Amino acid sequence: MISAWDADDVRAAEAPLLEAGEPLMDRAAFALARQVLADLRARRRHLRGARVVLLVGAGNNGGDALFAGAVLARRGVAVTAVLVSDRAHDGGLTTLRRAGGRVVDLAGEGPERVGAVAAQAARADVVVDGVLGIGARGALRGRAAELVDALAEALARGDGPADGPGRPWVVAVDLPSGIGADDGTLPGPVLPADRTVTFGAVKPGLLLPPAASRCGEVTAVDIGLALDGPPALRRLEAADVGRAWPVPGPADHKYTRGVVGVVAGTAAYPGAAVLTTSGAVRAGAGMVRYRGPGAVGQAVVAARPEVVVGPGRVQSWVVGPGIPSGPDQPPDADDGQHERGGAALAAARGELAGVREPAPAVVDAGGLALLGDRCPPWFVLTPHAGELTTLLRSRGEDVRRHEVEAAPLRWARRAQELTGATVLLKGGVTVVVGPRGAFSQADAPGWLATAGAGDVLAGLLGAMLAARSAEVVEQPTLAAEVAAAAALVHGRAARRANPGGPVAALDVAEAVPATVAELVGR
Ligand SMILES: NC(=O)C1=CN([C@@H]2O[C@H](COP(=O)(O)OP(=O)(O)OC[C@H]3O[C@@H](n4cnc5c(N)ncnc54)[C@H](OP(=O)(O)O)[C@@H]3O)[C@@H](O)[C@H]2O)[C@@H](O)CC1
Ligand SMILES: Nc1ncnc2c1ncn2[C@@H]1O[C@H](COP(=O)(O)OP(=O)(O)O)[C@@H](O)[C@H]1O
Ligand SMILES: [K+]
Repeated sequence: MISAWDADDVRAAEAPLLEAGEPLMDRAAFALARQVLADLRARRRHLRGARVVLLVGAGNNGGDALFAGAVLARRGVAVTAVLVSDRAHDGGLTTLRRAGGRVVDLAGEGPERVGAVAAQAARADVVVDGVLGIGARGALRGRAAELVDALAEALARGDGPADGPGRPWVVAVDLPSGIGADDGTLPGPVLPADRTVTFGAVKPGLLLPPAASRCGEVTAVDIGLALDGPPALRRLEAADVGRAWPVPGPADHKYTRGVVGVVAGTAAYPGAAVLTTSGAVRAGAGMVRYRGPGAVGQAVVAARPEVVVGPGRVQSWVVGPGIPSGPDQPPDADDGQHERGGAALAAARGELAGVREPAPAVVDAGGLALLGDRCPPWFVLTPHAGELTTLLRSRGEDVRRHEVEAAPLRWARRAQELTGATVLLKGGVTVVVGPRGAFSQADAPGWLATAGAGDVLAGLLGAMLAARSAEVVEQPTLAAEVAAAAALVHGRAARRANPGGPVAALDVAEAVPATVAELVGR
């Protein structure tokens, strides 16, 4: 499990250590220098003659870069520090100069000089981005913004070292300067990093879209901080999911393993019912019951003869895949789908009206239009950004899809507050928010962005919730963890289905059993 803490928590953990005189910056800078040396060695035969450019801001982030630069200079690396602010860390600057580093001050310089320095930096072996860390407020300003813009442009043009692999390796200090440390937003220009060396604790912004794709490989360095209290964000790893997976024992039977009730699919979208039930069957549900139109039920049984069509007790529900969101929503086209959506919703509503016992539920697609004012945390809503926007707007938030995409954690959190449910926001990185705590999962290849993949996820998650139904209802925080685990299994199944190439949604469902077997270690 990777745990991430907000900037304020990191500062609070640093404070007593700094007061006690612990050399936190030395530790951070030394670890940074070691990482840059390792990266240089991986890229060229000799350190001597290697060129490293440090982009240095006014604060301690720049200080880290300067002290690390001094270590590199002492090892024979040609180090140039570019000061992008009218201030720089005094001790760091003196130490770098003493070690033989060069300093270029951009204060008071015009755009031409900034452009020339960017062109030079683009020919370095490594660029170290120490402009801003957790002290950043909003978008990069002034000279820092100009330099990062010019450098990003030069890198895109490919002005790299003639004898190197094309362009410099970019190492971000603590975080790529200018990203939102706590929320992963991109308020302005950011130099995309190949690696981020982060100190004391991973910051949520490194794991969250859209910033996560600008961070490269994240290397966390322990500088001795004791972060107690719950992390702001977590990311499950394979071992976490393997450990928690409910492996059936000798006393289990199909009912103890969990029955999933699926309310999905319409005459217009029968495939969604097949995909959802396939996801649930392939994830090892004890039984899958299908509840929906007769013709769709026939298609389901033809594809998955294990599925039982008809009423009965269930341990979790999956509601909504393949059910259009109904007459409350403006139809995309006047093709009658609008009407059918209304009828399907009414049928689904009728189906669920008979449910008396509290059971976890996955609420997807058209099912989102069925929600009451408040939901229990064991309801997991699984919208993509467009559906989340519709949900938020229906609850009074004046928000657009591009705003949801620019700040997914914020808006998933808002939807959690407004509904009380657990919210799983689908995307390249999946963000899950429960009543206490959030997860971000980046397990899926881009190939998974294909029609029906969400239906498979809904079924898979339904089976995982059914297996731990009573626990999920008792512990308000558990649904989020199970949802994050489902996103991990889903993403890994997509990779397994066809490593490095396209996948169809049904292929993903078919790859779930082997994925789970690998996770539980058998
Ligand atoms: N404490 C420690 O010992 C340790 C700290 N560590 C390191 O310190 C980092 C945090 O350092 P920090 O607090 O000094 O903040 P930092 O990120 O360098 O930036 C603040 C400066 O930037 C400026 N500025 C702000 N926003 C701006 C913008 N949008 N565009 C342009 N400028 C902007 C702001 O100026 P102001 O707005 O105040 O005028 C201020 O001068 C942390 O990430 C880690 O790397 C590690 O070494 C471990 C030990
Ligand atoms: N760029 C991407 N990279 C990886 N996975 C993605 C990406 N975009 C979407 N996904 C995943 O693909 C699935 C698509 O689901 P969804 O949008 O509901 O499709 P559908 O409704 O057609 O089933 C989700 O699990 C989502 O997280
Ligand atoms: K930085």
